[in-house]
Amino acid sequence: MTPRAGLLPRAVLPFLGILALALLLPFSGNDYWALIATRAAIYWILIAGLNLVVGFAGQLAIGYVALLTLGAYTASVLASGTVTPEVPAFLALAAAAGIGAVFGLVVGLPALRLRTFYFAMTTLGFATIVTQVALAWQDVTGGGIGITGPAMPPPFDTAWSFFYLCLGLAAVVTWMTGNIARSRFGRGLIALRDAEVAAEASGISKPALLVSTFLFAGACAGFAGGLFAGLQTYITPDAFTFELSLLFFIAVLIGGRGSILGPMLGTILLTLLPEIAAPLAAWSTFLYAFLLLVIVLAMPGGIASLLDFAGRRPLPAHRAILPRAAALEALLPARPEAAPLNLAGIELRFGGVRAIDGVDLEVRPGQVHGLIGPNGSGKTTTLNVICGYYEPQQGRMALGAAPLPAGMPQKRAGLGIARTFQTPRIIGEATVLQNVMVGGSIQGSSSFFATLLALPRPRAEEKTIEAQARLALAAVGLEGLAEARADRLQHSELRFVEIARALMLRPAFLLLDEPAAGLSAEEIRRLGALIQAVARQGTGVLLVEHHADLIFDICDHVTVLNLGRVLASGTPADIRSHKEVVSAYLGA
Ligand SMILES: Nc1ncnc2c1ncn2[C@@H]1O[C@H](COP(=O)(O)OP(=O)(O)OP(=O)(O)O)[C@@H](O)[C@H]1O
Repeated sequence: MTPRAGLLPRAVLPFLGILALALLLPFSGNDYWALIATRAAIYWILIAGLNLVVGFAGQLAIGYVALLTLGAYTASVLASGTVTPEVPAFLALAAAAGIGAVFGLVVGLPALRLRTFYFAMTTLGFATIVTQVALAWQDVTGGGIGITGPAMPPPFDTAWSFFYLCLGLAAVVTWMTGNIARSRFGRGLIALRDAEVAAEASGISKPALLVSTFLFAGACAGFAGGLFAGLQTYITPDAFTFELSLLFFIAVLIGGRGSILGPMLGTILLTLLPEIAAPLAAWSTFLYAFLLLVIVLAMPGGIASLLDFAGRRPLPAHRAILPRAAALEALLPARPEAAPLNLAGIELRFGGVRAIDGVDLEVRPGQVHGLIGPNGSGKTTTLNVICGYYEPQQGRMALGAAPLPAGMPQKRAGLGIARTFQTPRIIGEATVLQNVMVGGSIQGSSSFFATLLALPRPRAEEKTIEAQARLALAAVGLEGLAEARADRLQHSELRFVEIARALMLRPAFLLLDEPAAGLSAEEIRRLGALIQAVARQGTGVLLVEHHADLIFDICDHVTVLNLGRVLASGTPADIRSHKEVVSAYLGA
């Protein structure tokens, strides 16, 4: 399943089907089902938020039961009136969501620094602390004896009416996460998960995006906690087990990353399984572990990939990349003469290795500037310095008269500097169109909150970004593959997808790192024409390449690096006849 789930009415049908089945449940006449179905709806409210953290952002948040616990105790304590004056149940639920959001952020913040397992351990540690506090803080929580959950006011005070309430709230949360999933925020999250440097180069700010996501997921979890306490009617710390936390986490994994329908089905499955097969209830931890193993080994894409019929459709066998100049001109309106990009005396050492040793370079708008040299001569490092990934120890960079500060790669997109990578950095599980739309992230200015609610502005922004992405795909000659999963494309096609993504910035400067590597002769010819067409629109192109023919055919200026130093700089004709260049790089 690709993250575009929910975009088409067809993708909404399964959700409507599940909703219709759920609405019919009361006709079963079995009140026990009210309990199970309500539990599933409450779990889903938590898991829908967690899905953005785990399934979209790829953060291993295992201990989300902590936020359920916090929400449950907040709502119960406020509604019971033992510590404060008695608070109405719905207000208590809102407070639970607020506490959930705050602690969702607190427990999420380490993810900005810690990687994978260390972050997972932090969330688990937090879960243990919360349970211990609930046990020890007897005056407020009732300790091991517990506390009554919030009683729902009429008409939500019967089992089935409470179920309808939870179902309605679950539907709202599903809609909200769907809005995020198919927005620049959802694409940003999966880009951070699968192609972090490309996300940064597209101007996506990891801290800002993760903070919003943690706040939302925490609010969902806290709110679910309040409802959970209402369902249990009485809560003790024993109700919030590690097993429950595992259920939440595994429901997302079983469901499949970057999907909403999959984790929803995973939640229903994991809630129902122990009930349907009662003897299994005692084995639930074993069952979860077993399911996890099956997923990891047999179907890493989860339920969503099983249901992704469109993603398995064969792609046309004989297809060609045919860039279209007209689409490029529509995407990149010719820009008036802009300022050049200057590097002066740049030095960068990695320990004892002088990767760049006093490099001067000027990339002019509207020109193709080739950067060539033997392996290890410092070409990619130079690109990385321009893009802010490395901070040079010496030297100055400037965009016209304005200094270009070192570092801060996510700010480069805003300055009109776009790039591609030596190895394409692509989100394999997303469609080609989604990948290209990642490049348009900074064009959207509406907030996470406005996007959650699908307000008109974010919807209009999405339409614009999509239209431009289709134009960018037409410009590079891949519009026919817009809906294909990116991991099904050939290597050469991925190179053009990266260029389309970079063009989404309508860049003043486009830095290409070996774009011709792995391309056929015909594809290299088309690539050359495309690069020249981009430059004609006023963009300055810095082209790192080993294909000498391409460099000499299309460049206006060439700089040759050797051992981190500029060996020669001039027109292609100057370079071809430069003795040292010929002996150090080009060969006789
Ligand atoms: N992160 C790093 N840590 C240590 N050394 C590095 C790092 N990145 C690059 N280098 C070293 O810096 C030098 C320049 O590397 P760079 O990748 O810029 O060369 P290049 O000209 O792009 O080579 P190629 O054509 O093989 O891509 C090499 O000696 C490389 O080993």
